[in-house]
Order: sequence, then C-alpha cells, then structure tokens
Amino acid sequence: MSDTPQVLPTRKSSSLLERFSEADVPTERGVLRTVVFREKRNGREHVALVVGDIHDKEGVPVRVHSECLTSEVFGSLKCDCRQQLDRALDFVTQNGCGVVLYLRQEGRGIGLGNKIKAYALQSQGLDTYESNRKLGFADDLRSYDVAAEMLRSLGVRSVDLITNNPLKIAGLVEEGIPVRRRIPSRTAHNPHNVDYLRTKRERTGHLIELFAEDDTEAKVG
Ligand SMILES: Nc1nc2c(ncn2[C@@H]2O[C@H](COP(=O)(O)OP(=O)(O)OP(=O)(O)O)[C@@H](O)[C@H]2O)c(=O)[nH]1
Ligand SMILES: [Zn+2]
Repeated sequence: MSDTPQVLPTRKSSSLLERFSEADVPTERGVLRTVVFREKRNGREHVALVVGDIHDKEGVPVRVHSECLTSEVFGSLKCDCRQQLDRALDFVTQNGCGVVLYLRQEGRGIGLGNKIKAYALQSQGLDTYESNRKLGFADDLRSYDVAAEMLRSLGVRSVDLITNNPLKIAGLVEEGIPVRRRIPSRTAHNPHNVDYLRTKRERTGHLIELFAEDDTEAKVG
C-alpha cells in the first residue's frame, strides 16, 4: 500500500450528507484515508476508511459496518462486531484496495442505552430480537441510504460486499449500489456469542459459518 497522500475526488451533489473532512491517518495496518461525512438531519458523523484507488472502479471490496461500542472499545464477547471490523480492515489493507464504512447505527439503530436495556432483558432469557420487540423496537432499524450516498461520493461504481447479512445486500441494492458478489465474513464463536450468532442465522438468514475461537481459518474470505 502506498503511503503517498491521495486526494479523493469529491461529488458535491449529495442530499443527506455533507462531506465534511478528510485526512490520511497512520494505523497499525498502514495509512487509511479517513473521510468524515455529516448527516444534515442530525449532525451524526459517519466515517469512510479508504485504501487504494477506488474511484470509478467496479467490484470494490466494501464493508458496511455498524458501530458497536461494547465490543470494539470494551472487548465485549457478546457479539462478533470487533472481529468483523478487524478482519475487514485486514482484508482491505492486505488487498491494497477497498473501503470500510463505519456507520453510527449502534445497536442495529436503537442506540447504546437501548442496546444495554436489551442486554438486560437477554440476561433474563430473551433473544436479541425478542428483547428489541419488548422495548418497542423493530428487529433492525438500520437504513442504507447513508452508506449508498457515501459510496457514490467516493466514486465507487459497484461493490464486493464483506458481509453475512442478506438484508444488508438487499438494502444497498435498493439504494442504488450494485453488489457484484458477497465476500463472507467468517467469525469465531465463544460461549457468550454463540446464541447471538445462531439467532442471526435462524431469524434473519445471516449466512454465518461458525468457527471455534482457536480455528486459525476463521477470517474474512
Ligand atoms: N439491538 C441490538 N443490537 C445488537 C445486539 N448485539 C449486537 N447489536 C448490534 O448489531 C450491529 C451489528 O449487526 P449484526 O446484525 O450483528 O451484523 P450485520 O452488520 O447485520 O451483518 P454482517 O455484515 O454480517 O456483520 C451493531 O450495531 C451492534 O451494536 C443486541 O443484542 N441487540
Ligand atoms: Zn457488537
């Protein structure tokens, strides 16, 4: 991967978002071009981490990742979000080309406080989706309009999407982003997240292959 700063082309015609700022950020995996978008309706900031030349390209490897403070910052074992993020960053940096969108849709869109309320209900025996419903929320409140607009602003023509979630593929396609193929995001299970992963597989058709934590093959792709 080149360490040379690159200026990414900008499209000015976005309606939901302002393309607010961008800079190269050195990370343990190399330099990530970090582009911050602001949602005009609520000021929420979403991030695109860009590697390589993606403008006007087809089949760009893309991860559309939803924020999960508990696992990504605090190391919670209740889900697989940090692994998914790490593996996506590994993939795009090793590949020398790709994008990780980091969307501020914590708790599948219900927010951190409500996710922790849902965790409290799960400790009483409810599953991920039952606990959402008990709190008065739908299973998944996320939308992909912001992701689509970010990708359009970056000039991505079509994507190879790193995901196990068929609804995410459908959501992006509905928002006008062609998905050329899916890159599976393999994830390791542990005693704390195995029910969560099984529930995703059974309730929303996530295409999850489960690997034990010591399985060195558990990786993206
Ligand atoms: N409401 C709720 N959200 C959760 C729970 N556990 C994890 N999350 C959130 O779920 C989001 C990740 O979504 P997932 O459904 O796990 O995975 P996905 O992004 O749809 O699918 P992949 O692309 O395959 O990773 C993150 O925002 C997490 O904070 C939970 O028990 N309840
Ligand atoms: Zn998580």
